Amino acid sequence: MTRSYPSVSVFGVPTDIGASRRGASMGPEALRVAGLVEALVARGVDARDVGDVQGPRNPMAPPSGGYRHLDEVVAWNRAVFDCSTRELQAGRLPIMLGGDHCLAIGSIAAVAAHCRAAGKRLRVLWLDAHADFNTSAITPSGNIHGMPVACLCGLGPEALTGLGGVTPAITPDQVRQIGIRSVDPGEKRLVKEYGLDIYDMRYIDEVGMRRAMEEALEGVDADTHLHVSFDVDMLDPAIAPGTGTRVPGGINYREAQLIMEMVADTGRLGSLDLVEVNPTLDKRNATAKLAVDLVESLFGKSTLMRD
Ligand SMILES: NC(=[NH2+])NCCC[C@H](N)C(=O)O
Ligand SMILES: [Mn+2]
Ligand SMILES: [Mn+2]
Repeated sequence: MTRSYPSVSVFGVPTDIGASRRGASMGPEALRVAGLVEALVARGVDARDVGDVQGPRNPMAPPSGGYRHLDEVVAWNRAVFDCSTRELQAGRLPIMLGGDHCLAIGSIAAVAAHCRAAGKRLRVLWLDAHADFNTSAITPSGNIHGMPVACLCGLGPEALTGLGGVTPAITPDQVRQIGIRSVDPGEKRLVKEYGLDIYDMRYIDEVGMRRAMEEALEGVDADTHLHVSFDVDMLDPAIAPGTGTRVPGGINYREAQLIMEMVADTGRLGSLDLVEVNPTLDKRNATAKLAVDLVESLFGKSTLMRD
């Protein structure tokens, strides 16, 4: 079987506004330098780089009212929402190059609105070391990149939860989280209360990635839009050092490839976030290069022997 993919629009979001550590703002350029667009084109994908969206500079301020840089996070997410919406409406598959993970509020709100209008089911695969389900009341850091899933599920400031016009943008049953190994104490209570479907490292160790992914993809059908939100800190820091909130004991190279291959096999990938690449912490752009390698697999590279 030869797969065909929709046209792809890659856009950059050069900010680290949702984090306390600087540098993810350089992620889009690192991913471009690693050859992301060229790799897609070489695979026969009609991919174009539509450039960067714009937003306010990072004021590097301390948290206030439980949030760091809330106004700036809202401004950047509005820009992401608009760009994602425009590309989805043009029938293209948006790939957002972060930037930190707070930007997934805008991209996923856009995808959710698009799915509602098109009568499509939405499934979000959240690939991450973290659950990103904090709120201002329980966050240990005030960093909004630790809050996007909660915001999307309706927990958070109105300017973020209502970004796409409908609150909540998504419900927890639409989300599957993979690679999780760092959840804060208050956050742990909240993910249980909201019933998030989490495939944590312990579970992956016990049942293996194949079964975990089969379960995470269960129910994905012809009417499903699959959104992958890929925080590179899901990967083990030994192979992906270039990220700001590293957690040991992560996903290895083969497991990561299998995730991408199994997503590719569904044929339902509709949008992608590639976030938290921080070149200031990387070794010779290794993390961006690995991310590009994995995106190639998302677009069918490693399934050659089965075509
Ligand atoms: N997208 C990320 N890298 N998130 C890291 C979040 C870390 C921590 N749980 C916090 O809320 O501060
Ligand atoms: Mn993370
Ligand atoms: Mn994250």
